[in-house]
Amino acid sequence: MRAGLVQLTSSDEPTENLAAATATIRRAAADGARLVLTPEVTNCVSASRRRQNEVLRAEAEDPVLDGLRDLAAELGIHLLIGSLALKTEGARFANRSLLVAPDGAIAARYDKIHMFDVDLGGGEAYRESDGFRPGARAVTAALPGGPVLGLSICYDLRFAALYRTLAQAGAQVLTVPSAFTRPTGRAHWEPLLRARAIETGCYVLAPAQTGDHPARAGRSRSTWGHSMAVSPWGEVLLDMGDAPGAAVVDLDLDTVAEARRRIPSLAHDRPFRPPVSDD
Ligand SMILES: O=C(O)CNC(=O)[C@H](CS)NC(=O)CCC(=O)C(=O)O
Repeated sequence: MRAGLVQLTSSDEPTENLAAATATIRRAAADGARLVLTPEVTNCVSASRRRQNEVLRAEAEDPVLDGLRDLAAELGIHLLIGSLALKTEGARFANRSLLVAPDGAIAARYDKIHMFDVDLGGGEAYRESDGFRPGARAVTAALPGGPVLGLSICYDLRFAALYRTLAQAGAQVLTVPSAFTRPTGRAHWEPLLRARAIETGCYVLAPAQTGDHPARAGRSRSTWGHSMAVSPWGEVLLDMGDAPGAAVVDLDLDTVAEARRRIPSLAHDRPFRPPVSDD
């Protein structure tokens, strides 16, 4: 199966983000992709709560979701919308990954579990949990006649146990749509993606936001890009650099079986007691 990765520089205006995503998804589908993946917060990159409150919608009335569902149906593809920022019944938004089937139906949903609440130094700080309500459920989704996906988003990448759980529940392709910061992307992005692939014997598909994101309100943000596909043996199959665009990669599920046959570590967990300190 051919997968297509979409790399975007989303702004804080959902209408223009839908247009850019649509054009880029069309290019991936024209290159033969049957599964296309977009980055985290495809609909809106914003550092302004006021702006988010103005332009974001609930899942049932989000025009970006409606537009992308129609597009998946028109193209007859599976579309993993890396995430949409969506209003919920509560005060905080959901950071939600949605798998759209080739008939336009929503086949799976995953709400980001781990919130990016960090101080990077140099004045760069994030408090994702101020605006977003974390999810609490891991999600796999089987594509009919294709691989089983294990869903995650961005900062989840740092929590290896989630991916082990997904792989042991049957996932063969791990999805990591992201909007990584530049300093942490430079330092950690590729080794973390390769480690998750090696530990689980899964393909890793990581479509990312890239570049300097235009903002009508609040400060603008910059992201690392380098959307990546990694093989189950840990090889980088694709690195999209820092320009927006589409790229495709061919997935072969025999490669998953072969990696796990050579290194069956996914099946070698052993129980152990908590550490004791001997001092
Ligand atoms: O806030 C939004 O609009 C969408 N969410 C994000 O961009 C999130 C939270 S700020 N970014 C990350 O998780 C980056 C993780 C990262 O860079 C790392 O783990 O090093």
